[in-house]
Order: sequence, then C-alpha cells, then structure tokens
Amino acid sequence: MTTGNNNLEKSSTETKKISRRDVLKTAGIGGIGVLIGASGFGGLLSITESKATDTVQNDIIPFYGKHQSGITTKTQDHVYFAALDVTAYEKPALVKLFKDWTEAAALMTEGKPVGELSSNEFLPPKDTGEAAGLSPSNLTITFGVGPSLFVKDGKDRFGLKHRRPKELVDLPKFPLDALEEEWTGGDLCIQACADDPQVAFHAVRNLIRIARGKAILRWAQPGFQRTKQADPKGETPRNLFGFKDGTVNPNFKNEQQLNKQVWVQPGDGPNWLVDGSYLVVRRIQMFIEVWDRTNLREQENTFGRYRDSGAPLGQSNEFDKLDLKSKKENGEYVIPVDSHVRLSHGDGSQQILRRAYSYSNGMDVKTGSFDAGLLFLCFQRTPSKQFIPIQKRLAQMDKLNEYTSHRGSAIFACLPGTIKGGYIGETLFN
Ligand SMILES: C=CC1=C(C)c2cc3[nH]c(cc4nc(cc5[nH]c(cc1n2)c(C)c5CCC(=O)O)C(CCC(=O)O)=C4C)c(C)c3C=C
Ligand SMILES: [Fe+2]
Repeated sequence: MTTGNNNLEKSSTETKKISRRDVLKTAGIGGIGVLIGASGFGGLLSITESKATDTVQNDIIPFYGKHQSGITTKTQDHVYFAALDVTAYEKPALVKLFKDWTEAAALMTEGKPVGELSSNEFLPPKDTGEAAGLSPSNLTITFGVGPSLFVKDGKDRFGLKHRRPKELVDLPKFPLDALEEEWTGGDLCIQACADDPQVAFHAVRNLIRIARGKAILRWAQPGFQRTKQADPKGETPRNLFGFKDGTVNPNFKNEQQLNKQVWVQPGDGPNWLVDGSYLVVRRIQMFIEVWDRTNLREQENTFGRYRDSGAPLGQSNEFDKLDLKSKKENGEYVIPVDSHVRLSHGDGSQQILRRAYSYSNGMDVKTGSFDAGLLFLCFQRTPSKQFIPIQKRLAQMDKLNEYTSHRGSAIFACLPGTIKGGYIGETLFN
C-alpha cells in the first residue's frame, strides 16, 4: 500500500535532458521560436539528442498537465520555498502576474532562460543568468494561494472572497506551537524543487523579479536532502536526527489513492481547485545538539523505528507494517504509546503526502546552537481531515516534541495544472 520516496514515479511523459547551453546552440542555427514553432518541443529535443548524445538524460519534468508538477513528482534533492505578500491592488495585475509566472516557469523547467538574450548593454538582462549552462535538473515549480489572498483584515481584496474554499483557513493554534511572524503565512507561495540548489534558487529569484510591483517576498527557506550522487540507489533519505524519513507515503502510482488522499475532487468545494491540492508547510526547528546527547534506545523509542534499518520496532525491514498491538513481557507496547509513528499513523485512515526537506540556516545567535530542522511540506485533499487531526495528536503527546519546535506555519491551495496557452490560476481568476 505504501512506498518509499525511492519508489515514487516521475511524471508520466518521457523526458530528455537538454542543457541551457544546448538550447542556445540550437537557437543559433534557427532561433528557438522558429524551431519550437515548426516542430514542437519534442522536435527540438530529438534534434539536440542526436547531436549531443553525451547530454541525453531524463531530467525535464513537464510543466503542463492536469495537475501541477512538484506534488506527486519524485522528490528532488533540493527545494527553495518562498511565501509572498501581494502588493497589487487590482485583480488584473494578479492575472498578469500569474500569466507571466506561467510562461517563465514553463521555460525554466525546460532549462531555458526566462527571456531571450539581449545584446543591449544598457538594459539589465531578462534572466539573472546563474543557471546558464546548467541542466534543467528536474526542476518543478508549484504555485499556491493562501487564505489572506481572499480576505485580509476582513477586506475582500480582489473580489475573490466568495471563491475561498472552506478548507483554506489559517491552521488552528496547536499546543506547543512557537510560531514566529517571520516564518508564517503568505498570500502566495512558490515551491521550486530541483536536483541542483542553484537551479531551484534561480527559479524563485526570477519569479520574484517578475513579480516586482505586484508581490514581494514574505519569507523563504531553502532545504535539502542527500543528493543522487551521494545515494545512487535512491534509498529513503535520512533527516537530521539520522532516521529514514519518508518511508510511509501514499503510493504515487495509484491514481485511485491519490484521488482519495491528495487531489481535490469535484464536490469538495469550489470547482476552481479541482485537481489541485492543499499544501501545509511547517518550519520545524530540531534541537540536534540535545538529540546527539540522547541514547540510541531513547532515540528509537521516540520514533518507534530502528535508526539503522528504518524498520518499525519489533520488525526487520523498513517497509514492514507497523505492529501496533504487540507488547513486551513487561506489558508495554513494543512501539511506545508516545512514539512518533504510533501517533502519526493513528488508525491509518488519515494519510498525507509528505515531501519534507532538511534545512540548516547557520547558527541561532540567541542560543549559539545550530538553527537546523525540517521544512515539513505535505499535500492533501482535505486539511481538516488529514494534517489537522494528525498534528493534534502529535502536539498532545509526541515524544519527538522534546527535541523539536514548530517555528513557522502556512497553508496554501495549490492550483490545478494548465495546458500550453493557458495559465496557472485561470480557473480561479476567470
Ligand atoms: C502532522 C504531520 C507530521 C509532522 C509535523 C511530522 C514531523 C516530523 N516527522 C519526523 C520524522 C519522521 N516521521 C515519520 C513518519 C510520519 N510522520 C508523519 C507526520 C508528521 N511528521 C506521518 C503521517 C508519518 C507516517 C506514519 C505512518 O503511517 O507510519 C518517520 C518514520 C518513517 C516514515 O514513515 O517516514 C520519521 C523518521 C520529524 C523529524 C519531524 C519534525 C521535525
Ligand atoms: Fe513525521
């Protein structure tokens, strides 16, 4: 029923690697527009493929489709997450922003710069340039809208109030929350994931630049997992506490399961969000110095899994099922009552799609310890029936709470995908 991250599927369309330099070289022959116009992107790829076989790989994730990419896409090595505040006052400005973002995002995910190269030395170049020569690196860019886009301080800012889904409301305050304004909320979000940190950063940087005069950064957080070079087998990544994290997740190959757990369905709320998903983000600080002084048995009891194999306590293999009934001779449960997996699993009926990344932001100047933790990103169909009840259980008695602190939080509705010629957000703004 469940798979590890390593089993997650890349989007269905066959993809090919083509570096930005290849695109520019090819453009030198006939011009990008002419080439794409004449043969479609597939044509461009096959030309380049036959010319430069050494660069043929699978690292373009299609931007267009029924759903946005970056949700059920195999988790890339890096994320750059940004929450934004809208500064525009009129809906047409928002529409223009999303149209421009769609165009730029589609280009960047194909490894292309956001605008044609200009030789006018008196103007700033359209693309910021740091991804020139880099491969597309499986870049995905996922856009979301927060509750405050619809209503802020009681004000219907863009005439969208009646379109706000009931589920798109600020999360309740959970016990032990230590949220800080500087890591919380946002009218819009951009999640850029890629197998290269510079490609992910480049994407967000250029989108923020395009947003000038319409939206500004509110907060941002980069995150990482181990790279594919370091772990060519693609095993489940480990978090900063050294445990395999991401073992149990909905099966990305199972369309039925995704429709049940991840994608918003007709009848769930307003139609504009059908085929989209809700994203809950938590910026969770992990007290790694305290953890490092904790003995192994305590660490394993905290999660309810073995550190080495990732297997549930009492089992041998990572993907073995949790046995929540089995007891030790002393009458205690093998998987402790306050362990993270027992509480997060509950009765198994609530599942979320987790796409978490570690972060490390240098030193916390107040304490002199690392400012490190987990950028917890999870997608779901109905937050009130998925993230919220799970987090309520965890906040009450999760043993992990001794070693973590929730510092940031936000919720977004991630829009459905779009086709070429359309734009992300058109179902909402039309
Ligand atoms: C409310 C949702 C969750 C938060 C917040 C959360 C924080 C968090 N988790 C880990 C590490 C692990 N989590 C694991 C499993 C797991 N966690 C959640 C939910 C939240 N975690 C779920 C739904 C599950 C799966 C439960 C199940 O059905 O078995 C694990 C075990 C391995 C795995 O399945 O991934 C680890 C390890 C940290 C470090 C953390 C906050 C910093
Ligand atoms: Fe967890």
